[in-house]
Amino acid sequence: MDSSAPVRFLKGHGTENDFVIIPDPDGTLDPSPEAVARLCDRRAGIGGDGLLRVVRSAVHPEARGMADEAEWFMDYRNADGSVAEMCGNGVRVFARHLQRAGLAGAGDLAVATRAGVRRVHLAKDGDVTVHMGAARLPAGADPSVTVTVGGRDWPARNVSMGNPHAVAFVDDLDHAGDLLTAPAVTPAEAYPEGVNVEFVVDRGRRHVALRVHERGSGETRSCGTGACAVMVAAARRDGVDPATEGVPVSYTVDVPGGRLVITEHPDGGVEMTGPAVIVAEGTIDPDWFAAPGKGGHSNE
Ligand SMILES: N[C@@H](CCC[C@H](N)C(=O)O)C(=O)O
Repeated sequence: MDSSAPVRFLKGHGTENDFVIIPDPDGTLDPSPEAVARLCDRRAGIGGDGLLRVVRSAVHPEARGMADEAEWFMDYRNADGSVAEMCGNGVRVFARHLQRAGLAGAGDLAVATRAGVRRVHLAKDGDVTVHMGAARLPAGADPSVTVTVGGRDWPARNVSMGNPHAVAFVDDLDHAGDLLTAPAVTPAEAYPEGVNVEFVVDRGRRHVALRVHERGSGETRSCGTGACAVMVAAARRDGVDPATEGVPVSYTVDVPGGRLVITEHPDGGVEMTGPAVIVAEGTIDPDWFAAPGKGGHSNE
C-alpha cells in the first residue's frame, strides 16, 4: 500500500447499528485493533459500532476457502478493535455498499464471513434479506444462564448465531438500566469468548422489542444476530418450533433504531429482513490512519 495515499471510507447503518466501511479489495490495509478503535471513536475518529473491511475473499487467509462461492469477505471488527465471527446488520450494509459501488447487482449475492457464507437478497431501493444460518441453542431450549445487571438477576437462554448471545426476557426494558457497563453473565464458562446480551419484552403476538449490550461495542441501537437469537428464544419460549410445525414462523423484532423481521424455516434456517443505508463517504488522512495522535480525517 502507498502509505501517503488517502484511505477511502464510507459510513453506513442498519437500524442505526452504524459502521465505518473500508474498501480494501487487495487486503493491503489490515488495520490494527488500536487503529479500528480510533476509527470507531465517536469524538476523535469517524465513529461507529464496528468496522466492515471489504476484502476480496481470494486474498484473505480466513476467506480463501470460500472464494469460489463468495467474491467478497466481510472482515468485521467491533468498536474496541476485537474481531467477531458475524454481524447481521453489518452484512446487510456490506451488501448495500457492494451494490452501490457496482460490485454487485440487485438480486442475490453471497458474502463470506467468519461464520461462513451468507446469502443476501437485495432490492435496489428496498430492504435487504440475509440467510443467517441456523441458530444453535447449546444448552437446549431452557434458560441455562443468568444475566445480572443493576443488582438484578434474570434467567437467560444461550443462543449462538455464529456469535454468542444470552437472551433474557424482562418485564420492562428500563430495568436493564443504562447498559453502560457490560451485564455479568454466569456461568462464565458458558461464554469463553465473551457474549452479547439481549433484554426482551413482549409487544404482542409474535412481536417483541429488545435492548442489547454488544460484546466489544457496548449498548447499540440494534443487533441483527441478536434479533435472530431473540426470535428463536421467543419462539421456543412460546412453544413454537418450525421444524415440528413444518411451516416458517416470523416474529417482528423492534430495536431502539428500527424494526427487523425474522423468520425461522422448518429446516432451521433463520432469515432476517431490514434496512441498510449508506450515509456518507470520504477519505481518511493517511498519517492519522497510520499512527495515533496525528492529523485528522477529512471528508471529500
Ligand atoms: N451488531 C452486530 C453484531 C456484531 C458483533 C458482536 N458485537 C459480537 O462481538 O459478537 C449484528 O448486527 O449482528
